[in-house]
Amino acid sequence: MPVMVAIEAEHVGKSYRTEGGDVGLHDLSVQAEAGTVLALLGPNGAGKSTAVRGLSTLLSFDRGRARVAGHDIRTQAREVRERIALVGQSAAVDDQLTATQNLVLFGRLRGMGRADARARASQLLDQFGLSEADARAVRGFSGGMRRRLDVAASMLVRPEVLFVDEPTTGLDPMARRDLWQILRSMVREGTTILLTTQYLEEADALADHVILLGHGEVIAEGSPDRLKSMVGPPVIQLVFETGAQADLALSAIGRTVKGAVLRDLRTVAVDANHTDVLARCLEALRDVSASPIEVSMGKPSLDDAFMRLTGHQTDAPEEEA
Ligand SMILES: Nc1ncnc2c1ncn2[C@@H]1O[C@H](COP(=O)(O)OP(=O)(O)OP(=O)(O)O)[C@@H](O)[C@H]1O
Repeated sequence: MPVMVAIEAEHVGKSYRTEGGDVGLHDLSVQAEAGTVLALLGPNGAGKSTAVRGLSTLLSFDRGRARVAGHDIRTQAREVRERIALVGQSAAVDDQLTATQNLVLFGRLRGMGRADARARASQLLDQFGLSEADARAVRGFSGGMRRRLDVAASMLVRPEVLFVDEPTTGLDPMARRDLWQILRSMVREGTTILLTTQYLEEADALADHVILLGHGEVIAEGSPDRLKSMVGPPVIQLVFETGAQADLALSAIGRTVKGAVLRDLRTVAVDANHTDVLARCLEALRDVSASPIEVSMGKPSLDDAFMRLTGHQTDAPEEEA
């Protein structure tokens, strides 16, 4: 069976003139197969929302071409809109209405009959863990519940492509994980998702393909693992009880493995660029009286990749444990 491409864009862009030069989205090309998750990852102002707004036909790109759900975003915007949904950064649901009333309203706006809309609303509230709050006004909802309802509202008529702009900004870790589960289940049902995020962990957890954006340009792209591998191999860390032992260990390991360094006074770090590096380190330590009190292997994080490739700190907050 041929692979269906759900989103394809060639060199799209939109520029805003400012005194400091052009800003916006300069040049983006993407291709997302149906039923996959594409993440646009980048700090504030990288151009993520501009990309989403353009691909979802909310704004016109200045240049380039794109097809979404099989239709041209410029010449077939109506067909595109019928097949997509967009969850923006601010909630689209009405605070004064109950969860059910909101969903029924969204269904009616999408052309559903009242009975169908009510049935689908109840199914979605159940699926999104909101059944018990169905008759409550949204103004009393927590941020996580509101976000789930917002995503549910985009699903009244199941979209082929869902655009989600920063789905979990401001949510606590538990609410974030709940939303990830929901997005994953939507992908399992065949929806293609394009999400934007500033959270490296989020791209890692959800995306098949990640595009790293900075200042409107693509800085790097690939699978989360590929981006992480661009940073270099994993690092083995050996922690010793004393600095003297670490010095001893460093010279012993240095005789057999290249590139061993002291990471801090008591820690020797070695690149795990071959499968036998750890074994060789431990072998070298047998000959000297230095045994590590702790051995760990650290995989480079997407955070490391981002820093290395963009020279930027991300704006993502520290993850609570
Ligand atoms: N309507 C506009 N007029 C002028 N400049 C704009 C407009 N929309 C976006 N920009 C600028 O274009 C750049 C990219 O903005 P965009 O909102 O796409 O970034 P972003 O990556 O989504 O950031 P954030 O995470 O803050 O939403 C920013 O410098 C922004 O100030």
